[in-house]
Amino acid sequence: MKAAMLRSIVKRSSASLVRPISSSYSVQRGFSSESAPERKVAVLGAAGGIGQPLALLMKLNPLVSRLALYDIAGTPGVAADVSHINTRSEVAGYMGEDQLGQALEGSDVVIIPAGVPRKPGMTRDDLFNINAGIVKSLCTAIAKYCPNALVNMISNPVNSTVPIAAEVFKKAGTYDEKKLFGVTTLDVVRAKTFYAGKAKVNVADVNVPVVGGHAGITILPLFSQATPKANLPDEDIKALTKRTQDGGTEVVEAKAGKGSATLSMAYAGAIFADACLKGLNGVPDVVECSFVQSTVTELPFFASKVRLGRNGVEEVLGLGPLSDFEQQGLEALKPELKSSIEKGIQFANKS
Ligand SMILES: NC(=O)C1=CN([C@@H]2O[C@H](COP(=O)(O)OP(=O)(O)OC[C@H]3O[C@@H](n4cnc5c(N)ncnc54)[C@H](O)[C@@H]3O)[C@@H](O)[C@H]2O)C=CC1
Ligand SMILES: O=C([O-])CC(=O)C(=O)O
Repeated sequence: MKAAMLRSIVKRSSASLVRPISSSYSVQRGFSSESAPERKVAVLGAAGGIGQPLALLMKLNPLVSRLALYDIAGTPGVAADVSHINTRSEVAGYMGEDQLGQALEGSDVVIIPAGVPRKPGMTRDDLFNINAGIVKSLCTAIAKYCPNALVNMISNPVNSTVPIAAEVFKKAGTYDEKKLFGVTTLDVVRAKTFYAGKAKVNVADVNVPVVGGHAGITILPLFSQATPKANLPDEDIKALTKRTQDGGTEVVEAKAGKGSATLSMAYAGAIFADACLKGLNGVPDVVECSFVQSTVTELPFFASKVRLGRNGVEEVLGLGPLSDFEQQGLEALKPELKSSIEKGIQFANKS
C-alpha cells in the first residue's frame, strides 16, 4: 500500500475522535514539517505481530522525529526495513536487555506490545503468568530511563498489566497517574465498525465510547451514546455489545492458533499514540477512551473518555447517561475488573 494512502487512512479515522490539527505543525505539511516539536517514540516488542505494523504506522506519523524499535530479537531487520521509508523520523533498532536503556532514553511516548498472545480456548488472564513479568521488567527500565514518558500499555491482560505498571512506578518513585494508559482503542474501533454495519451509516462519521476494561464483559460499549443516532432495536444493541466484547476472541479463533489481532491492533495503537502526541504538542480537545487511574467508579482503574494534554491525562471524563442495559453491564463487570486489578497489584508487590 502506498504511504500516502496509509497516511490518509490514519488521518481520516482519527479525525472522528480527534479534532483535525490546525496549528503551525499541521500534518498537512507532511513529513518535513520543521516546526513540529521533536518527539521520540519507543516501541517495546517491535518485532512482533503488533510491533511490526505499529512500527510502520509510527514511521508514517509526521509528529514522530525519532523512532526506537526494541525487542529481545529481530529488531535490526525491522528497523532497517522501516528506516528506508522516506518520512520524517530517524529509526533505530535495539535488541536485548543491554540495549533497552538506550532505546528508552529521551522517549516522550513508550508503546508496549511485548508479550505472548492468546491461542483459541485461552482467556486474556491466561497470559498473566508470562506477560506480568515482562511488563514488570520493562516498566522498571522505563522508571529508570524515561520516567516522564507517556506509557501506552497494549500487553494483555490490560486489566492487570496497567496496575502492575502503576505499582512498579510507585516503588521507583516515578508514578504519575496522568502518564499511564491501557490501550483500549481497539474496542472503540470495533464498536464503530460493527455499529456502522448494523445502523447502515458511514463508518467514518461514527463515534461510540467504550468503557470499563479490556476483557470479555469488562468491555462495555455505550451504544446509547453512539452517533449518528440510529434507534436500533434492543436485540441489535445486545448483539453488537456481545460482538464488541468478543471481538478479540473472534480474531483468535479465525487465526486458529496463529495469535490474536495484530493489524487492527497496530492501527488502534497508532491512533492512540497519535492522540498522545497531539496532546503533548498542545492540540486542544483530543479525547480518546483509555484504561486509566480513575474515580469515575469505585474501582481504582477504569476505561472511559479521557482528554489528553501537555502532561498526558488532562481530564478523565464521566460516563454520561447510561441505558438500563448499560447500567446492568456496568454493575456486572465490576467484580471481574476489581479482581484483575487486585491480581496485578499483588503480583507487583510480592515479587
Ligand atoms: N490491548 C489490546 O487491545 C490488545 C493487546 N494485545 C496483546 O499484545 C501482546 C502482543 O501481541 P502480538 O504482537 O500479537 O504477540 P507476538 O508474539 O507476535 O509479539 C510479541 C513480541 O514481544 C516480544 N517480547 C517478548 N518478551 C519481551 C521483552 N521482555 N521485551 C521486549 N519484547 C519482548 C517478542 O519477542 C515478540 O516479538 C499480547 O499480550 C496480546 O495479547 C493484542 C491485541 C489487542
Ligand atoms: O483478544 C486478544 O487476546 C487480543 C486482544 O486483546 C484483542 O484483540 O482485543
